[in-house]
Amino acid sequence: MESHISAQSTRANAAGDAQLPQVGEPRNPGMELDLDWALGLQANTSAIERRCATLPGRRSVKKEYQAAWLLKAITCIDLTTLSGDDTAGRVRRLCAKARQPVRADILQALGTPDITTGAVCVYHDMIAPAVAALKGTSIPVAAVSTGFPAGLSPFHLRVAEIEESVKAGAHEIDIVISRRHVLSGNWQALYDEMKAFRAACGDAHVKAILATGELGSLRNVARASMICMMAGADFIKTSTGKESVNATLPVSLVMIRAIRDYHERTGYRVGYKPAGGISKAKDALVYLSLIKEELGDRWLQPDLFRFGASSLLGDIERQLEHHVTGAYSAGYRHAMG
Ligand SMILES: O=C[C@H](O)COP(=O)(O)O
Repeated sequence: MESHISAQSTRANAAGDAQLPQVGEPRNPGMELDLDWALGLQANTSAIERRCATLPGRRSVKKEYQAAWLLKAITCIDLTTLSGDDTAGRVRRLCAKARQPVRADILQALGTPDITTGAVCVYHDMIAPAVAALKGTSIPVAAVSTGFPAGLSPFHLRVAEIEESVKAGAHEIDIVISRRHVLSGNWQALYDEMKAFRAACGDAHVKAILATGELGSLRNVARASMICMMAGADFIKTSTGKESVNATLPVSLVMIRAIRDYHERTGYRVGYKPAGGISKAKDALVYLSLIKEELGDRWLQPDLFRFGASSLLGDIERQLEHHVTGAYSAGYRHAMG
């Protein structure tokens, strides 16, 4: 079994100075491909949809409880910019936001002056400015990789891209899987690919983006989740944000339950990252309550849960400002980059 590498030691090694809180969670080492287990997974779509339909309608937490949950959500955001027109300047502004996600006086009033986002997530060419802008903090830099978002470039180039991004200082690598392996039932190829990506990451943690909106069925989502975990994924992530359907609650329930099964059978906790289209504070609260109910409080820490989001922070900031001052500010005052 692989030695227990904490999130802190991994990121500190890669960054030189990133120091995350010690959590002591052993890293998922993966296991042999167990096709009987993966192919035995089913997804009862109507039961899943019924369960999910009850979630947003419930009475939400209010007042200081809501503020506390929203602060928790901030610590779990991979604050993201993934645009063709990204510049070092935009990334520096985003990193400033990651370091101080909410106005200082609001954070003071809430008693959390030092809160930061969970990470900053960028394309490869933006790693260097992000690492420089986050120097001296414990905020990791995540890089999307392997021909993101389609993942259709030559395999050796996808592996090389990971290695380049780790060399450039990325602490976390968000890879995209080959959807065609899932759609054609080539599970061995999916496992081998994921295993190679994990090996290329070295000490950097790897998030496996399934692009669930392109996998055809919830059963495929369950199987792909399990196979990526068997191949050593540290996190499984729903989407690139570029598919026509990105994070949804039904897909989340399926992936979360695969994570639960994997933990029950292997003892390893794999993280979860819903991504794409999550832009409202109230939606973030629904996701957090789903995680709490299905996986428990341990998974509500940033080493096991992240939101992949480019605009969620702005809405959370507005809600927190309202909580403290009683007034809503205009959305344009919460630009991200
Ligand atoms: O991984 C993160 C996603 O690309 C962000 O998607 P979003 O811009 O819809 O929040």
